[in-house]
Amino acid sequence: MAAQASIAVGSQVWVEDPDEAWIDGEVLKVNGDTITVKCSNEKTVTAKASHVHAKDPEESPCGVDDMTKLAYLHEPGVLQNLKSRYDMNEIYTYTGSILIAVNPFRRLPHLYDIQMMEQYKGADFGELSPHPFAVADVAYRLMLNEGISQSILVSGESGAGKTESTKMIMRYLAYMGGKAATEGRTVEKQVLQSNPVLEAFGNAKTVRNNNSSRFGKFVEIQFDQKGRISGAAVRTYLLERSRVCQISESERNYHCFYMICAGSPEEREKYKLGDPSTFHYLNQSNCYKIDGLDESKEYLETRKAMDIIGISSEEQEAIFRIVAAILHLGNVEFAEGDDVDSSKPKNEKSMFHLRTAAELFMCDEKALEDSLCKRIIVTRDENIVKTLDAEAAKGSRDALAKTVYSRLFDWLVTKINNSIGQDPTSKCLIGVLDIYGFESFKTNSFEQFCINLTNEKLQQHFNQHVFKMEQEEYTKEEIDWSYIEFVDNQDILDLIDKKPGGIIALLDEACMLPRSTHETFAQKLYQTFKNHKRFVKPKLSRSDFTICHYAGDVTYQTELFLDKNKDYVIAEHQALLGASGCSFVSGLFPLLSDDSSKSSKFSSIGSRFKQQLQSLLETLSSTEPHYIRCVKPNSLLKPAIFENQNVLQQLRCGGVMEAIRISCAGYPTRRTFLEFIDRFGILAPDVLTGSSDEITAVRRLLEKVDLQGYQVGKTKVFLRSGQMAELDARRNEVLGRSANLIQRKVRSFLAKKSFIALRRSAVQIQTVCRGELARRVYQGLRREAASLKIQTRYRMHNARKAYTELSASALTIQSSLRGMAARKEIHFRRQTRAAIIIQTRCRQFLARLDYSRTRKAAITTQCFWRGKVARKELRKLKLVCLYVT
Ligand SMILES: Nc1ncnc2c1ncn2[C@@H]1O[C@H](COP(=O)(O)OP(=O)(O)OP(=O)(O)O)[C@@H](O)[C@H]1O
Repeated sequence: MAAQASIAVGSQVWVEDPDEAWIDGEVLKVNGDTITVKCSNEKTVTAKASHVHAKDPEESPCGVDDMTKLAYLHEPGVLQNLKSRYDMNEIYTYTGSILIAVNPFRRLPHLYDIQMMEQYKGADFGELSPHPFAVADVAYRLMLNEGISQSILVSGESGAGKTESTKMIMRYLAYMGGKAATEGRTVEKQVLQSNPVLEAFGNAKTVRNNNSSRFGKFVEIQFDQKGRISGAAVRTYLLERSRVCQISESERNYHCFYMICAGSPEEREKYKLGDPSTFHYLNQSNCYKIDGLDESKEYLETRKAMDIIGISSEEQEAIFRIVAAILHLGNVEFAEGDDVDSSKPKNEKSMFHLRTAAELFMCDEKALEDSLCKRIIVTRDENIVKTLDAEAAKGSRDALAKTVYSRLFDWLVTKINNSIGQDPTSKCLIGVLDIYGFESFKTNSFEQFCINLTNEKLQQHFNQHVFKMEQEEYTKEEIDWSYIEFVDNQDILDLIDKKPGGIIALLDEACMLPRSTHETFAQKLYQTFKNHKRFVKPKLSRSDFTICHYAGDVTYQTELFLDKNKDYVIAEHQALLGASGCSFVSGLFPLLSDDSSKSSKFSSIGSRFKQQLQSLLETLSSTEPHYIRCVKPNSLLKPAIFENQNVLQQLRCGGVMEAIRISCAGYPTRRTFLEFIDRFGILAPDVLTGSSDEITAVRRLLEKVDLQGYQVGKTKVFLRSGQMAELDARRNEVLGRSANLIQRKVRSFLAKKSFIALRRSAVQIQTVCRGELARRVYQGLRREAASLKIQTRYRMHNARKAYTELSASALTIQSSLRGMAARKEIHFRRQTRAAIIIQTRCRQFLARLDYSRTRKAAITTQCFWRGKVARKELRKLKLVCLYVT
């Protein structure tokens, strides 16, 4: 598969990774058989060359819609392609004619509407995007045009989307083959409505899927010559009976039990039902509700679907009465009886449920109790009654519940088939198989053993088909294919179902021997298959065994193998319900003739299942198969999460990798001549010139590049695994060299061109810049001037305003000053006048004072002078007197 020849330092590769399965990276070193890779997660890994695959340098980020178009067809390529497409909500991809469907876990209604069906109607396969409608359409056309019956095999693990795909295919076929519906109940409607009925009774919530089908289903749709649906038949396989009595945490019992508990109050009253949590068969897990599921609505839908199918209201009444009776039966508990090793209903509550169960089954209450607590051993002389202890009575109760439920389920299937009806004149049919995928859990029991046997059988059928298709392609192209190795899993099938001597045959033998236990059975297996290369005895176990299946090793625990393989109805149960007053119930347990009842005392589920499978494969072999492989992208059941390891495991189990391996063993890469020349003509362009036709050109080209082991067909070149990568490596070299040259030339041309352009631009820019600058300066100045003008105006305005204000203030001041001055003047004048008056008065006073002083002085002076004069006169007179004297 690998393309190691082309892996060189620097090339892009895929390398194994413990978390991501495969991770891409660049080769750092090649050292003989080991390659060192720098991964995209920054880790450096050294791996063996066989664990490294070349990565397509031209890989499209959107992926390709058909894996066979991948240039490098290997595991990482396939995985990456699916992932890229899933990321873009492209959930369907082809691998040749196989459709791979990755569960989107989100509703994509636009993908499945009527317009979509119209588009796919008659479209060539591969012309439109991959789709289940395309597969259904090609099957329908082949059936119509070639007259060959077709089958569509849908497989995948639980929750991968098988049932959804099957329903889409059935819808498409009903659309194509539907009659103009004048009446309410057409065949195609009945075919479609069988789904909700079977889902109500055969589906349950598991940890892996909220609506898990607990049975396999093959629906045969018959068509008349005009391609109209004329009949249909449903075959079911291996209903999981144990679920009726036993459920694990987070899981639920079959949907119908919860539906009836959500029925109308009258119905609940009639069947004495309450909350699901009050019933032992439902309350072993805490899970009662499923998000987004309305039980009462589902119940009405189921009833409606039953009407369409043609189940009468009396039959419907009886069906749900039985469902309710099983719930009551489960609530009957047992205590030790009065005798040794005997039992009886534990208390009044158990008696109530026993009574109600008997009423609903319409059988005798005491007879029901006896059938649970006693056994009748028939001897030649007499019938001996043997009591059962409480534990055995509980087992008997559960056995009865399981038997009734599985008979009811079988009745529904038969009724559906009878109502829809078979068309004996139909020449062609399309079968749709919705079957459980390969299972490998921690604990694997008889169910996993049968499921894995189915998958081995289908895998062989698939391998043969893929191999046949390969052969057909090679034959058509007239190339030699004889050396393609084909790995057959016949040895595993022989180990399991060979008669005599296979595991199932040994199991049947063990079931018939009275003293057998699972341990003696396991010992027998160890002894018989000690040299079988597909059988392994695990080292530390005394009763487990491992089978090396095509999809991986599975270790089975044999503890319950014997019990689960025994398929018989306890005679007491048969007698009890066969005598029911309700014809529906007694009809589920028809009386068997003495002979057949003896021979049917033990019938092996394993052998019956093997026969069913055989008949299924015979049917499939007479049809042209089409495959849909459903893939569950993550275990969280959430959209947009793609877990590489998980998906890869499913691709391996689903045989996709095997199909690719078969393809790789031959010539996995095919290219039409034109495509080949288009891609690789560059390696020898000279040989192409002058070649008259494509085939000669291709031959000359291949000779020139000196490739060994290829084949040239009529229209295509067939390359061995890795040769495409080898040619690509050479092509990359040539392209690299050419690219260098072109780059050089282009760069210098571009540099010159860009220089001139730059110069021209610079000048232009300068001119523009200058003009622009000038404009800007001018504009700046204008703006400045304008701003100055505005400023001036503003200032003037302000000045004027200030002036006005100032002058107003000045005037005010002036007037107030003047007033004040006037007032002051008046005051002054008044004061002056007062002063003058004062002065005048003062002067008058002073004058008076002066006058008086002066008068005084004058008087004084006068007095003095008058005295002096007088004295002088006196002296003169005295002198005169003396003279005289
Ligand atoms: N094409 C789809 N589009 C949207 N949802 C899908 C599609 N296919 C599957 N699913 C979702 O996945 C769930 C599981 O799908 P489905 O019941 O078909 O699985 P399955 O393979 O039949 O499982 P099981 O084997 O347990 O019955 C569906 O209930 C639905 O929610």
